[in-house]
Amino acid sequence: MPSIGIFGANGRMGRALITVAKEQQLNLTAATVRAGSELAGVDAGELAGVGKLGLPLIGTDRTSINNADIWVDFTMPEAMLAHLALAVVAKKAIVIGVTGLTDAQYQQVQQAAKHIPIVWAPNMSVGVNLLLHLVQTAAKVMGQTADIEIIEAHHRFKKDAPSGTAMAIGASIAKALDRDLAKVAVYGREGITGEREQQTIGFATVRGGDIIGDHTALFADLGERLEITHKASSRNTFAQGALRAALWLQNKQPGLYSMQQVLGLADLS
Ligand SMILES: NC(=O)C1=CN([C@@H]2O[C@H](COP(=O)(O)OP(=O)(O)OC[C@H]3O[C@@H](n4cnc5c(N)ncnc54)[C@H](OP(=O)(O)O)[C@@H]3O)[C@@H](O)[C@H]2O)C=CC1
Ligand SMILES: O=C(O)C1=N[C@H](C(=O)O)C[C@H](O)C1
Repeated sequence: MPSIGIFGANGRMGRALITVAKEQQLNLTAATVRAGSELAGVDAGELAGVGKLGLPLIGTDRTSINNADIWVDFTMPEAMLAHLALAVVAKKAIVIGVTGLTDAQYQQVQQAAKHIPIVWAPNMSVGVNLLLHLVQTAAKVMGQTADIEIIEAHHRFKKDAPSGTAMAIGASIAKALDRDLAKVAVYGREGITGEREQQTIGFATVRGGDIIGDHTALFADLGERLEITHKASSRNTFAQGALRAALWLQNKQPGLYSMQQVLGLADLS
C-alpha cells in the first residue's frame, strides 16, 4: 500500500482526512502544518480527535515531502502551489482539492502535471460528480427555454465564492449548451437589473453557520421547474473521495487527472 501524506493537517479537511485514513487503515506516514507552527510534534490522531496514531505533525519543507509517496492537499491556493513545487522536485504524486484558484494558478497546476501525476477536483464526492453529468442531460433537454441558476450554500468560514463546485456545474452546463461560461455567467444581482437574459447562467452564493456544502442547479421554465440538488452532510465524504484518488494515483504517469476518471464516470453521458 502506498504511503500517504496530508498537507494542512490542521484544517477542517485536514482533520477529516486523518479521520478517514484511520478508519480505512491506510498507510498515513506524514501530516504537515505550517513551517514554524506550534502544533509541530502534536500527534495527528489526537489533533483530529480520533486517538493517538503515533504520527507527530511536522512542518512542511523540502525534507518532510520525502515522508510519503502520495500527498493530499486541501489548504489554500498560495500554500498549495508552494507544496506543489516541492512535490515536483521530489517527484511525488498529489491530490488537490483546493478551490478558488485564479486562471494563472490553475495553469501552474497544469504545468506541474507535465512532471508528476495530479488529481485536481473542486469536489471529491460521488454525488457531485454524478450531478455534473445529470445537469448536462437536463441542460440538453430544457436549456434552450429554461432559465438556469446555480445556487450554493457553505459555512461561514469559506473564503472563496462562488464555490469551485458551483463553477464546475456552470462549466458542465455551458459545455452541454455550447455556451461560453465567461460570457454568460451572472454572479449575483442588485438594483434595477432589467429582465433576465435567457442565455445567461446565474450564480447565487449563501454563506452561514456550519453548512458543509449544498449545491442546486435550477432549470426554471414557464409552468415548471427542475431542481437537481446535492447536499453534503459530512466532510468525511470529500476525504473518502480524496483518499480514493490518492490510491488511484499509484503508478500513474504524469498528467492532470479528474475525479470523473478516478470514479470511472468520465464516459457517462
Ligand atoms: N475538493 C473538495 O472536495 C473540497 C474542497 N475544499 C476546499 O479545500 C480548501 C480547504 O478547505 P478547509 O479545510 O475548509 O479550510 P481550512 O481553512 O479549515 O484549512 C486550510 C488549511 O490550510 C492551511 N493553510 C492556509 N494557508 C496556508 C499557508 N499560507 N501556508 C501553509 N498552510 C496554510 C491552514 O493552516 P492553519 O491551520 O495553520 O491556518 C489549514 O490547515 C478550500 O479551498 C476548500 O474550498 C473543501 C472541502 C471539499
Ligand atoms: O470550502 C468548502 O467547505 C467546500 N469547498 C468545495 C467547493 O468550493 O466547491 C467543495 C465543498 O462544497 C466544500
